[in-house]
Amino acid sequence: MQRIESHASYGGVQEVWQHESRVLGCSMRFGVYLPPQLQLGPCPVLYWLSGLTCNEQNFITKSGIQQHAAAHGLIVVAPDTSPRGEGVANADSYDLGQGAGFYLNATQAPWASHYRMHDYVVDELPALVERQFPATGLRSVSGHSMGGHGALVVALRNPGRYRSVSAFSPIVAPSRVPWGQKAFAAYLGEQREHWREWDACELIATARERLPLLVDQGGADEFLTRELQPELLEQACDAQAHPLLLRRREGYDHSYYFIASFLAEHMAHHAQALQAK
Ligand SMILES: N[C@@H](CCC(=O)N[C@@H](CSC=O)C(=O)NCC(=O)O)C(=O)O
Repeated sequence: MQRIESHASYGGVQEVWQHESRVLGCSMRFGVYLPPQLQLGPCPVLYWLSGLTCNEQNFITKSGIQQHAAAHGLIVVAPDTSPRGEGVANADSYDLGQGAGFYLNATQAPWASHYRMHDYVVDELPALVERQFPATGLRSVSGHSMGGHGALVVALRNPGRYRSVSAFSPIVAPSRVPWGQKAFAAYLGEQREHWREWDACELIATARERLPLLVDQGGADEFLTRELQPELLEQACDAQAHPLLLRRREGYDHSYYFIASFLAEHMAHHAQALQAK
């Protein structure tokens, strides 16, 4: 494990680390913000899952996360979005392969040998973070778009593992939209019954923990009607009385300008759940 960046920020430090992932079978990078409160003792961790085309840099350089993490005393970990490297399968499009891991465990060739992002973000990365940094073992998760869907799915699939979950402009029903259908057919195969266990709207029906979902969605999002369709999440939650706070933000698009505008509210939500302050 090697630290490759370190920048003082808001009294803490923004770092980037590289390590060999046993689960993914390749070298991986993640960003970690270490807040000033670590001088007083261990802090809880928020995991951030980024969207299509992102790596560990997008969130830490574009969102302004550091000021909020420092205000609440949260460690924030932002991994890459897929396995990477010359020996890792890839595709010619931005929405499949490297940069588009969808936070699931692939079962189909040529993806299955490296694409195990669910197990990476749920198990391997937290174990590594909690060994390497003074973390309390309390975790929350958030993300954007493909990563917003990833946050919803890892929380729904792993009851008790996260104190809170939130998402910006998430894909909510991948089985029913083009981004998800393309990725799931490749990673999981054409048999749609195997898709259900990786689809947030499907998982709401069988959830064993009714962890409240906080979702913000821009009204001027260029992907709103084709890929995101938040009304499908509303319907799934209504049907099960699953708690959902979905806020539509008129005029906002899909970009990090939107995320930066409402990140303070998500961080306050997670900090309260983590009893960080
Ligand atoms: N065609 C676009 C699509 C890429 C894009 O918009 N990526 C978003 C996430 S979309 C869903 O997961 C993103 O976060 N981009 C990175 C950023 O820093 O804004 C393209 O190829 O550009």
